[in-house]
Amino acid sequence: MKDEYVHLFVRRPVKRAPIINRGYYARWVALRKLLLQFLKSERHNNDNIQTKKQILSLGAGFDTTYFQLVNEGIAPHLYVEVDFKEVTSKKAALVERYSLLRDKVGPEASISIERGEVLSDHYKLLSADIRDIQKLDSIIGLAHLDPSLPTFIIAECVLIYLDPDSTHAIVGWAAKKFSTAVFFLYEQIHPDDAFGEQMIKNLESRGCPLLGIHATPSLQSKQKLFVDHGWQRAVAWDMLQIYNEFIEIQEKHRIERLELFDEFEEWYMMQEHYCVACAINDAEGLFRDFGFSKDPHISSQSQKLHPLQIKE
Ligand SMILES: C[S@@+](CC[C@H](N)C(=O)[O-])C[C@H]1O[C@@H](n2cnc3c(N)ncnc32)[C@H](O)[C@@H]1O
Repeated sequence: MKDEYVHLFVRRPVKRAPIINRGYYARWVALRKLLLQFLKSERHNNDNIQTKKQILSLGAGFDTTYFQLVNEGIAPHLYVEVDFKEVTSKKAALVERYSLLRDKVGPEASISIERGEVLSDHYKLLSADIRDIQKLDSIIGLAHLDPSLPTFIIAECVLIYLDPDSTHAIVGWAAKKFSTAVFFLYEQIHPDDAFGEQMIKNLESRGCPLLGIHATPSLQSKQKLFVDHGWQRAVAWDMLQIYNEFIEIQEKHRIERLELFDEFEEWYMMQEHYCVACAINDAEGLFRDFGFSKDPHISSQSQKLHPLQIKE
């Protein structure tokens, strides 16, 4: 995938195995597809005024999506990133240092490495421990987020590292705050088979225990997490399904030729241990058809698969 910014965040590039790169690619496509759908969704009014949109990225790390969207001319009205200060300070320093990034946040941006902040009209980088709900709430004011605007919340490989009570609180807080919103979650599942146990051990040995994985070990439990904490509907897919059914065949042919591998058993297992969950609050009927559409070349059946679950 194209990312003209990620090299600025990497000190020593490491060449990963093809199987890992293909996994990253699938993850990138999954987020991209849903994000673009969100950015394109419009309120059904006749005034021809484009609906303002917001993105809130929790535990954003060194993610470069904001810079990519600006580059493509499709950035939302407001993009807010939150992480620990140790991370946001480093990100703020990189934004200050590299004009490629600084140009994208705009000339009016105020950057504080000490506070780990970048504040500009359309981009805010703020430090917070997202387990602190009061602090998370104050971010709304600090970042000038408007809870009435359509909001896409990203939590990519973040909530699974938190204790389940914190995850419940964050998911419930977001459901209550944002009435027209999509919550995008990407993280691990299936801790209880041999692959899952090894995955947990590997991350634990690197000091990153998956504190939340036993509370939501399956696709069903990820969906339940959201509907139990205030979201109108939710759906989860594993990454094997996303790769097999929702990525266009032509595109798969392209990337499969870039790096070859033959560890298919491992590929299937790896992809089955990661998932995307997507929760929706749709006060305005903006997201009626939201979700992945099936590649028509794969099956001629209905375009929309897996209608989002409606809470009873
Ligand atoms: C595995 S990284 C993922 C980064 C990014 N979302 C991505 O997908 O590239 C997890 C990130 O979550 C952040 N994080 C973890 N717990 C957090 C917390 N309690 N409050 C704020 N950020 C947190 C970490 O600092 C780290 O940047």
